[in-house]
Amino acid sequence: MSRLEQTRAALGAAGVDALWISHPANVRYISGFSSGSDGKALVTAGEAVLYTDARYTVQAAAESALPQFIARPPGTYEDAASRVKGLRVGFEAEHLTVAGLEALRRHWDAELVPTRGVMEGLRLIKSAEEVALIREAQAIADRVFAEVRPMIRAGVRELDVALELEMGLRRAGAEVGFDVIVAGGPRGAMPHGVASERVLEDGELVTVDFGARWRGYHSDMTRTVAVGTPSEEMRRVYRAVLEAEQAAVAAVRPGMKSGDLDAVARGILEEHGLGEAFAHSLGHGVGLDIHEGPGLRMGTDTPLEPGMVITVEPGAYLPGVGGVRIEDLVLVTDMGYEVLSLTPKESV
Ligand SMILES: CSCC[C@H](N)C(=O)N[C@@H](C)C(=O)N[C@@H](C)C(=O)O
Repeated sequence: MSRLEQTRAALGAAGVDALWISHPANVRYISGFSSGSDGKALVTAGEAVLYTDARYTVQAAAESALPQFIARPPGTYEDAASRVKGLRVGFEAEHLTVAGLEALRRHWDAELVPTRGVMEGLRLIKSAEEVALIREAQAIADRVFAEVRPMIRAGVRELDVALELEMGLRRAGAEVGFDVIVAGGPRGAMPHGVASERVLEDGELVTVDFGARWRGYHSDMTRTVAVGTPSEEMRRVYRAVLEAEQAAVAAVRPGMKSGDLDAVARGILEEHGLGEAFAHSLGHGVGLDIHEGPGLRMGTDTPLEPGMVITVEPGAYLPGVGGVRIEDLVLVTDMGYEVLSLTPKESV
């Protein structure tokens, strides 16, 4: 089935006749238009239209699989009004702003119905083409990390490490997937410690979490590396997180429940007395968004399926002391899994 056919089937399941798509990744998924943040899409039983404005006339014609209507609001809403008259129209409750909803209410003679996760559900399982793009994004990130690794040493600012990673990604033709995290020493206790002006010191661990965006698709990987010889306490934490990460990766298989995978890593960290220090979920899906389904968190029961691309990223964060996170990007396969992030994990 094409993406459009799948979307129409999902509309039926969601109990709506049409869907107003406003989340940029979803606009891109359904249309192929790469400036999804300046576009919207409407899918009804008989029509599907990409709405964007005249800055994108040429680009949208080149990229979009859907016919385009070029306008700015209110022209956008007025055109769509004729297509949705009398229909039950779903909108993306998790993405549409209040102002956006008010505008739809003003312009449309239609029943507006909040929906959740309609397009995200379709995006859970990646096609072979999507996997190839994610694989390429990760291959770029692996190459860039190998180039930059030698400069992660005492006397260098976190910001300069991040800058080199960003330049490497850009030089390779990729975009920077998200703000690069470089968190050394006590800053490692912040899971999202984006690179600062702090200078790396001898004897500390440094957490580096970054990703490429390649033709819209993300990679995501974290490595924690040592500068000199860290304390025995932090080496123990590193080994515990590595054990949890490797066990969770090895447990990936179709049919495994997302929450059960989280429990594999969490159980090991608890045995090491680090359960409280693991301050986030085990991982998440990766694709057009850096964080997408399935969420691998306690209590969730989404079964893993072949074609899902997930992260496995346990961490332990000790305020005032430091932290460790180790993250791989993993494809769920028919037989089990394939690790897409090939950067070696160092012994500490
Ligand atoms: C702002 S993008 C950060 C990407 C990073 N690799 C990452 O996913 N970090 C995790 C600790 C994270 O944010 N996990 C989320 C899904 C959570 O546990 O809520």
